[in-house]
Amino acid sequence: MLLITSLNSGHYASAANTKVSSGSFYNSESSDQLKPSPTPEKQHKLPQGFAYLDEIIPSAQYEIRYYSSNNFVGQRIDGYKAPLAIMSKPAANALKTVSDNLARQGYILRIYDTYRPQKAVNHFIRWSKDASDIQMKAQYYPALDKKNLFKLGFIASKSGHSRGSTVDLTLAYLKNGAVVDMGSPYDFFGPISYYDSKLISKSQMANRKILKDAMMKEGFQPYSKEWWHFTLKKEPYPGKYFDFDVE
Ligand SMILES: C[C@@H](N)C(=O)N[C@H](C)C(=O)O
Ligand SMILES: [Zn+2]
Repeated sequence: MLLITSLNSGHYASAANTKVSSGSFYNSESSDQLKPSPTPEKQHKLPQGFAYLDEIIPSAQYEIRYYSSNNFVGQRIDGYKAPLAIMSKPAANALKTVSDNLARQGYILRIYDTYRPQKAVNHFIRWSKDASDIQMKAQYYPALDKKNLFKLGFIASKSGHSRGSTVDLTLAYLKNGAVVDMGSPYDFFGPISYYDSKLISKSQMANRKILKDAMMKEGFQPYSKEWWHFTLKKEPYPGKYFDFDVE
């Protein structure tokens, strides 16, 4: 049996019966409750060219928001059958180098979303058209009308995430696992989340720069409207929008 060990943790992947290293998983059902959770079971039905990110970056924290109800919709999103992070192998490998480089500066990665099936994007589109559902407005888009979130650039109807080489992430401190202050929370839709926002402090700006510099060094393109969103420039599937489930 192949053994790949990790300093962090190790779990048996049921389908392959192979011990693989894996990251720290967190369940976030609300913004003030973050509970450690066991490594999710994997179906191992990934298309060729894709990988489970926790097996490549076991040091990262995985808090997959669209599997939980702690997201701007307020419920689990279609296509997220497990709280897993899946990426194209080139993107996952580039992100591993980012992670190794940041570890030398005292940081680990917290991953919120990676590959996103088109059916999940379709769920966002459906949700945006239902004006009566404003369950998560106060927390995620207090000053905006949800029907405008697509045209304002905060959500895409054809998303880089569905091409498999885009990631939403932040930094956490290696010493205690706490998230770094970026000036606005993940998926907070408003100008304060623009990378260059003047609404944040110097230290929050410096933190955004640490993340952006580390990502750009390994070939990721930042997104001016969301400090957390990056796409591998040399993505392997530039015109392809996948729809397989996260499982
Ligand atoms: C919804 C947010 N996390 C995000 O990823 N936005 C970009 C624009 C996208 O949907 O691709
Ligand atoms: Zn994103």
